[in-house]
Amino acid sequence: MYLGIDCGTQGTKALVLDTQSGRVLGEGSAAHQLISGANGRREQEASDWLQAFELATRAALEQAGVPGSAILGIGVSGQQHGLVLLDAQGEVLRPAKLWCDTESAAENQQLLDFLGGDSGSLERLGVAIAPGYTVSKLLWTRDHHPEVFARIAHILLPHDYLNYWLTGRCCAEYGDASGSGYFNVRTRTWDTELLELIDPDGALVRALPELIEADRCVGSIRPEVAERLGLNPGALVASGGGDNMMGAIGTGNIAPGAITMSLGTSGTVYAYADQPRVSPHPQVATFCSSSGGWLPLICTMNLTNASGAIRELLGLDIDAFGALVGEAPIGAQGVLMLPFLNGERVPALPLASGSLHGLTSDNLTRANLCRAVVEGTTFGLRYGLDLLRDSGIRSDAIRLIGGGAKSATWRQIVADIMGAPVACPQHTEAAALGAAIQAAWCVARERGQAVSLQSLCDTCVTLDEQRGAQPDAQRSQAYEVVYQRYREQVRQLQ
Ligand SMILES: Nc1ncnc2c1ncn2[C@@H]1O[C@H](COP(=O)(O)OP(=O)(O)O)[C@@H](O)[C@H]1O
Ligand SMILES: O=C(CO)[C@@H](O)[C@H](O)COP(=O)(O)O
Repeated sequence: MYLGIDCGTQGTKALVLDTQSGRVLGEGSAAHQLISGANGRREQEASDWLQAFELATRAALEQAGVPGSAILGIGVSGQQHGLVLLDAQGEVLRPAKLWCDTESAAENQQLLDFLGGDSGSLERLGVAIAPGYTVSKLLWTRDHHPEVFARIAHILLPHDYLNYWLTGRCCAEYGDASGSGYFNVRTRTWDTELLELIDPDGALVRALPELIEADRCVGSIRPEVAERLGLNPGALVASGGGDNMMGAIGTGNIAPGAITMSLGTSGTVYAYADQPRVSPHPQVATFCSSSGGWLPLICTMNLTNASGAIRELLGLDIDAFGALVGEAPIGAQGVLMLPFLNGERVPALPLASGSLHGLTSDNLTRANLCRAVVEGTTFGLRYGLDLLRDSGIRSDAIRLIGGGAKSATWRQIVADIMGAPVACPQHTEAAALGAAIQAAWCVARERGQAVSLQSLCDTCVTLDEQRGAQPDAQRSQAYEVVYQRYREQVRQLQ
């Protein structure tokens, strides 16, 4: 049995996977608190993740009805780009700034100017650094919290930190590291010179974790943590990875051919590539995968956070919200929402705010507002998919995951707006599943057993025929008109 953990933005999800049968035996989850402040601050206490890790793990074990002693390996998936700073004693120095924090947008621009803009950044790193990537958070810490900056001994990403807590070892793997903004995706090495620009004394470079391959284990679980979580003290901890990298594994997207789309707090679309073919579009991030290759990806910063905001505003539960989305017609009778509540990465509008267009006294209804937020967020994903298609991603087979994929109405809207068939894996918590699968792969490697990641995915990733959606030509055509209206509004903001 293997334990997969996904430390997402809104919460931690855990699952217990039996890799012999490919069945998920139990799942658990626990919510995180978000610290929001002026200027786009979005932070979380790392201790909150540990608490959620424990609650979600215990719930998953209980549902699975298996003892923690049966867990042979643990894989950890984490929200990308967050910055966790530790002092020399391994204590967390301040709350982690998250991927959706835009407080360091000015620092990102300073770094981008140094790199020679998007094209210079693409040439040097293979990605165009965006607000939210880790690197600008370091510059921000230097300029706003020099006392914290002076004590930095370890720079970790969220999943690296959880691996450190589990094992006592600081290390990183290529997938998550490639989203830091101080990593070269072509050579798969840290860009230490960029860090020396921020800190000429070299302390940041010394604080970098060692890089390990995706199929390696970080180490064994520490006895005190095994006891706290009720797990096998002999369990090994896998390299893990960023949540999108783990979502790729959990949807079997480990060879060219498929597209994964995630409807989480963020919206992401990505496809595996066996070469780092860097797209000329700066909004396409050619990250590394956590399976040995690359993962060209687009990310929108406003997805279920935006649908959740409208839902809460109207005082609706998830089912009532879904029913209202289904009640309104395509195009929400003219109501168009640009859902950029938190600035936006794709389309690249870091300073944008959200807006509603086309309101009249006839169409201002709860159903139209619900429909407009789902359509508006999905148009952002279509905008990103167009960029990926334009970068040479040819596949049309979409595997849909994340919280929003639980909604049948949203699945159909995705199929119609993308003009592509949508398949849902049995487990929409694909990042946690991918983490458990990767754990089985790493443990097998550690023991010298010849088990391929592909064979594990073949056994453990199954599609749910009942939850697929086919595009309908007429509906797709109707959406195309609304999508062009969305693009026009975006153009006006650029
Ligand atoms: N049936 C549904 N319809 C729409 N949204 C849903 C549904 N089920 C869950 N969600 C939304 O999914 C979100 C959580 O998605 P998840 O992928 O777990 O996010 P993250 O990994 O970023 O924490 C929540 O905001 C929740 O409101
Ligand atoms: O920033 C990105 C990808 O570049 C986000 O996708 C984060 O990785 C957060 O993921 P979720 O919490 O939405 O799953």
